Amino acid sequence: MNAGGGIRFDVVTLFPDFVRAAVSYGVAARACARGLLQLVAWNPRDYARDRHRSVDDRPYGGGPGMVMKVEPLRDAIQAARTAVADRASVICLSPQGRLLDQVRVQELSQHSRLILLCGRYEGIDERLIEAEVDEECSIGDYVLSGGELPAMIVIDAVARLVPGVLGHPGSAGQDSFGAGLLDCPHYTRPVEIGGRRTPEVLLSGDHQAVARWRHKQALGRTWLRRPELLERCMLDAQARSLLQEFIDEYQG
Ligand SMILES: CC(C)(C)c1cccc(C(=O)NCC2(NC(=O)c3cccc4nocc34)CCCCC2)c1
Repeated sequence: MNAGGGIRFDVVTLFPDFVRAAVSYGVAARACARGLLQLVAWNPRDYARDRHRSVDDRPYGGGPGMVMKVEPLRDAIQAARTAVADRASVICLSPQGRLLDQVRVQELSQHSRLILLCGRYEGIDERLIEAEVDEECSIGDYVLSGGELPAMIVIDAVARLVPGVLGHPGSAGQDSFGAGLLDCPHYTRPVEIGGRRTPEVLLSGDHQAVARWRHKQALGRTWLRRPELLERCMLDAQARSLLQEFIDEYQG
């Protein structure tokens, strides 16, 4: 975070309008309006020197597709670095990168600014990555058309952790017990629909019972659907006994 407590993202991308959508709606848009979040896009095509303003070229060694050239990307990154004096980490979104998780998102949210580099075509000339990139980050193992959607995911996840961005920090996955657990089921009006009724505990007005039920559901659903997440959170004695209660009921 910078002095103002906010965060600035400089995104190097061939599609600035695409990534700007990440901060044009909802919580992120409000954070921008309040100066807690800033996104500046830098298009390598604006730094392509040749007559055709080319940002890509054919791969050495042959093969299909094109490769992003060093110079336009290097000059776009340099322009981003110069725009705001302080040193910024350059993160390249890439399938070769370290898998993004909430722990990494929390680490990234400590920066006051981040430069995000998005690949297109078959990829970026390796010498640009060696010369300019501090780390590579992947959002997961599937084939994508570019690094822009991954960059937008990083922006959304990190922006939510900037103080003041979320109305009440407890919302959406950051619940008191939530660190690392899946969400409990949610219900709202009408109390019954399609023959399915809201669990009575949620109508009881007993806040302690509601909190206990939600924690138990979060533990149980994580155990059922994503047991590997459970290993990462250190369950205290109370959580372990709640989970055991869920398992006993589940196994009937
Ligand atoms: C993982 C897998 C399936 C084995 C794989 C293996 C080899 C290539 C790709 C792939 O998708 N290449 C295309 C490319 N993808 C990405 O940028 C990208 C993909 C996935 C998660 C990401 N997180 O950030 C960026 C990510 C966009 C165009 C420029 C070259 C990279 C995928």
